[in-house]
Amino acid sequence: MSLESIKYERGRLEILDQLLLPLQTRYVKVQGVEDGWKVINKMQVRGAPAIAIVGCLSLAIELLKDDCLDKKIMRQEIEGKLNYLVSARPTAVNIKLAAEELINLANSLSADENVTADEFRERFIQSIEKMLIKDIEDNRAIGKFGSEAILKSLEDESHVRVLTHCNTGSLATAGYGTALGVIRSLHAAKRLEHVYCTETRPYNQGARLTAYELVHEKIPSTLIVDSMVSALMHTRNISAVVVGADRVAANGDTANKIGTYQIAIVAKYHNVPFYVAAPLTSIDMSLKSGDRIKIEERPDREMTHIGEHRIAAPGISCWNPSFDVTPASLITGIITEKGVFAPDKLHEAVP
Ligand SMILES: CSC[C@H]1O[C@H](OP(=O)(O)O)[C@H](O)[C@@H]1O
Repeated sequence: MSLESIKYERGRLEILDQLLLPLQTRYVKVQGVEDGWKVINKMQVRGAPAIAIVGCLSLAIELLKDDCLDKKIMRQEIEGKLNYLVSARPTAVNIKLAAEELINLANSLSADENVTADEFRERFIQSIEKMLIKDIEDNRAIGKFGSEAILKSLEDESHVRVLTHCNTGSLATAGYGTALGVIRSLHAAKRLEHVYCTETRPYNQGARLTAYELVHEKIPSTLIVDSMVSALMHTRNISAVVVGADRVAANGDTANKIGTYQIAIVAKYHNVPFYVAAPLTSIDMSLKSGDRIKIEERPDREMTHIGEHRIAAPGISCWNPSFDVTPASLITGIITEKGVFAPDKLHEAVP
């Protein structure tokens, strides 16, 4: 059983093929940006932070093999390859923000006459490698702030019952996770009574990935079908919901896995606090609200088949948006590595 979604050392990158989990553990070599684009687009690796990290590491792998000595050509090629990687999946913002930062770095290294081509390459690759460490640090901070916020809002409860959706753990990040990081922190503090995870049709990130992580760490948990959320809140006294994010707009509207929006509506009806856990790299302050977030639509086959087995009638048309947008009005707080913010206070979090 492996929870290491990304294996990296200088010159070597492998990703855990999440399409095969939980039954098979197989790592796929990523030898450049073409491979990086493919493993992201096919969802062999997925999760907003992991997409950004794997995409950028695939560029680092390619750059290491490049012996170009012309910094202007290097800069131009870097920009083109980063824009190509961003196109692999449109909704998560992390890779777009990482690409913008790296293009700015390439521009300044290229313009600095005191920097040689080799120094340019080395500093650029180091900058990408730091993403791995920073992501895990951010996730542990998210876990701390999120668990404190949930426990604080429920002072009369010694142990909490939490619902989560999709997969936001070590398989969606460089490690520890965002929403699942909050759940790990609650468990580590011995304050988690139980976590419920939705199966998250049609890719089944919950049944195949979150359940895999929870079982691996012996965290008390139960898998539910997506359509059970209302019945669960009606009968199981859920303390809080905590989910991840692919793109949070400046007003707090949040794009996340399809099904998140209806969970937020049910939580509102049952007065259950609804939290979004996301690093600042998931926040897009350039978008005023969520209605401008591009929602990726995935192939029909992800709905009509489970593996090779067809489960839907041949000929039926399908609509398969991979995400939906939860309005800020349904969100209690956004848990970041800088602390927990009300949706209308996000500007205080983003530098
Ligand atoms: C910390 S992962 C954030 C986010 O990414 C997942 O989407 P996908 O599995 O399609 O990449 C899901 O929306 C998670 O909440």
